[in-house]
Amino acid sequence: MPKPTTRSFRLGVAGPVGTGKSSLIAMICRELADELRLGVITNDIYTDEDARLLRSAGVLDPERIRAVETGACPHTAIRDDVTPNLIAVEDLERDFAPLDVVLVESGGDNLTATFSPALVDAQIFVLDVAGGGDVARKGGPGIARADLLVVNKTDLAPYVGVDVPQMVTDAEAARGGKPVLALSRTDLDSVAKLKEWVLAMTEVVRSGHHTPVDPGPMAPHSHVGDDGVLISHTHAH
Ligand SMILES: Nc1nc2c(ncn2[C@@H]2O[C@H](COP(=O)(O)OP(=O)(O)OP(=O)(O)O)[C@@H](O)[C@H]2O)c(=O)[nH]1
Repeated sequence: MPKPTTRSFRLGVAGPVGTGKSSLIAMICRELADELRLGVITNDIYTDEDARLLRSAGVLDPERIRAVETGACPHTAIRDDVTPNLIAVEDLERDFAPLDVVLVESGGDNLTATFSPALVDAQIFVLDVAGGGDVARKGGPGIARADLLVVNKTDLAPYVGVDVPQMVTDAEAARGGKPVLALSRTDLDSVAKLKEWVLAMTEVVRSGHHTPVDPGPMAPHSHVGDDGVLISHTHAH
């Protein structure tokens, strides 16, 4: 008989390329694997690179880490057609039932890419100081409305001339009171705060007192596909 499936808390992690999404997921797994039953879905355009990186980090049973190869812009798979991701999440939930949290990592995209609330219950948007102190002021749906905004790699701030408190203040101003966390893997207090946030959010979602919020649609844009044909995303997805 098939095992009964319990729905997990599905937590998305999005943000521009290289801001530290995989590292943050590895950190969450390392900190919480003893307390929560976890699974991970990664999204890459052409490879399963992020999944392999996380498996080799040894933070979770490798079978609990699965990759979705999107074959298109990352936001397509987390906003427009979430079916492959939903199937991957549901497969994990069935194979390892019961899971408490499934983390879904978006492929690195731009400032406007966010998850559909049909795929995740809550989402973390990750910026890093290396992208420049003014990024937080640029706004966009992820910065303004993700459930948690992380300003990552604060240990690098002195080398890139970024004033972290100012960057956090700018981010807070853009977010109307939603939380902002200055994070670095070398700052254990900040790692503890991330852990606390995930635990608290897990409780809120479990208690049924959380309504997933859509941070907002992608901005209209165009790009050239593999076959050289121009692809336009002109409507609100
Ligand atoms: N100095 C510093 N480097 C970090 C920190 N967190 C992550 N990194 C580094 O940042 C680089 C990118 O990290 P990833 O976790 O691969 O970033 P990502 O956002 O998953 O990247 P994509 O999937 O390619 O978009 C790696 O070299 C990490 O080691 C941090 O707290 N401090």
